Amino acid sequence: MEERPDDRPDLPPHLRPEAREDGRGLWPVRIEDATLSAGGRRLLDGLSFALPAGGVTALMGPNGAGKSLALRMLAGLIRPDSGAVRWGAGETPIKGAVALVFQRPVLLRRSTAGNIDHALAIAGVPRRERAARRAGLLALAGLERLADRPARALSGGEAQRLALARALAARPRLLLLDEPTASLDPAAVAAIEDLARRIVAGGATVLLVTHDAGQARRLADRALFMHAGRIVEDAPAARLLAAPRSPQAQAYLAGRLLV
Ligand SMILES: Nc1ncnc2c1ncn2[C@@H]1O[C@H](COP(=O)(O)OP(=O)(O)OP(=O)(O)O)[C@@H](O)[C@H]1O
Repeated sequence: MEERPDDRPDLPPHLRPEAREDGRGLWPVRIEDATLSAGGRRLLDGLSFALPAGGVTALMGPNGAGKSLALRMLAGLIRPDSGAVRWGAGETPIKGAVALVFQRPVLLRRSTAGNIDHALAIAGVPRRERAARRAGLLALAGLERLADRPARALSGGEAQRLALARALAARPRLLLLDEPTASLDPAAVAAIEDLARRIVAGGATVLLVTHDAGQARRLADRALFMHAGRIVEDAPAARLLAAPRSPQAQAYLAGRLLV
């Protein structure tokens, strides 16, 4: 049985998103009419959407639609060829305010706790605060008993919980999740979803890339459907999933191949 993260409904205050007052807010985070090409191919083609603070937005669409590229832009890792990415009034993300979790977590060759310590150090958490923060993150992710285990010996679900705990080290306000449960069994998926709910209840905003319509239905308030480098539908998640209006989302959700 997968160990479930502890089920207190809320995050302890020292793990909640940190409001960094640097004179410019973060919201809305948005991509405006972005294009991106590589190798003579147009990968993003007029991509625009905005994220206000709060809740879970699901970003769905077929393989190659450009979902991961959109997340990398929102994390500030890549820039569009034309168009813009903005974080509030800023043209770069505020340090620590945005975190990205990949489908396959890249863990350091250290213990579970060592991975969290490393993330806390990178996030600039003062040494005297690290032990309490580490303990809080291990408890949140249900990894206390695995604190000393080499991270590379964790199961897929445990590793992904560690990746989430690590992403929370800087107390981000926007968490970008790229297919975080794609290769996990149902118990591990449930544990990650519980964790995501608690993170959102603690005040963070989540953008979740998923191919799993059930997961989008369970977690998201809003859904964006992406195809060929742009958004073709943006609607309340329950509506988009039950009665998609764009032909692309209709085909995808009906299980037809979209090329
Ligand atoms: N660095 C790159 N150079 C060239 N092409 C790239 C690069 N990165 C991504 N692509 C291409 O851009 C397109 C969009 O990729 P992206 O990973 O964003 O898709 P996705 O919607 O996340 O798909 P999936 O559901 O398969 O993860 C794909 O066709 C991909 O091959």
